[in-house]
Amino acid sequence: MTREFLKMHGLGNDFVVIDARSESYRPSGAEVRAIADRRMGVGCDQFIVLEKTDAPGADAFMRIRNADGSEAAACGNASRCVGWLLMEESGRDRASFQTAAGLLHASRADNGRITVDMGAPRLDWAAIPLAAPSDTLRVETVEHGGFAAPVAVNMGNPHAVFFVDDAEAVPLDEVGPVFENHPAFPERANIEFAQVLSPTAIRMRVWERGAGITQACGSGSCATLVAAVRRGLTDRKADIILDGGTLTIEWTEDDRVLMTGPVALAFSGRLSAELVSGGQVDA
Ligand SMILES: N[C@@H](CCC[C@H](N)C(=O)O)C(=O)O
Repeated sequence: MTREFLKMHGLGNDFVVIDARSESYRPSGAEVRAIADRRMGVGCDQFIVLEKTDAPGADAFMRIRNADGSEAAACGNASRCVGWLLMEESGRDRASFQTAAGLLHASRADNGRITVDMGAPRLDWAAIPLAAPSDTLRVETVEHGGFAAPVAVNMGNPHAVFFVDDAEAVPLDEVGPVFENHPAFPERANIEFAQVLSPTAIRMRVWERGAGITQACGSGSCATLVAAVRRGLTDRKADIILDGGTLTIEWTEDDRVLMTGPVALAFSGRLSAELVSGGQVDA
């Protein structure tokens, strides 16, 4: 069996998107890894499946799988892509969809950009989750390679944000996997290195749980802005400057995190039967 897909991205954080709203489709971890593998498959950071849902007010359920096959509850960049797809389909300027982290609302913004209300950040140590009680403003038990005491934020998924003097100098491929798998994070974590440029601009580089270095991370940008505001480093609205471009993030006074940025539909195609069946047992 073959399958149609869309290749989309948000600031270079790229996705294979499958519309499975009319059927039941739960690919194995091996299948996801094969499709995400840039050497043998289409290649992507995350694999997104649109499923049907009975959730009130939702047009679809968005299931998120990382390139390593693991499931994630939040993906900001894919949320803008899915929001855009649903709006194009309905002809409306708003769309709502369910995720494992809750119901998300997307709307059209200026210059073709899309805004997604990513909900309220969770800041309690147990909600991150952390392995032991800790002040999430400075997780003192997390330290490696000269980097220490990140701010922990859950945006539907776990993030640890380190503030640094020079984001470009961070050896992301060395320290990223160490922090992702640090024992303080029982569900692993997405790792951000943020350099505050001004009260309204932050340069950020990311190591994503289950995907490694990506060009951009929407939920990571939200977590970074929340962390910066909690540390008193920026205003409540700022641009997050990523390798792939810029997102505008606002943490509203009523505790919503609004993410605004572009969406790109790169191409459509068909996954080969070999890739879809995987031919392997889920690991
Ligand atoms: N690229 C994403 C985040 C995808 C999920 C993440 N790697 C996790 O495991 O939580 C984004 O744009 O937010």
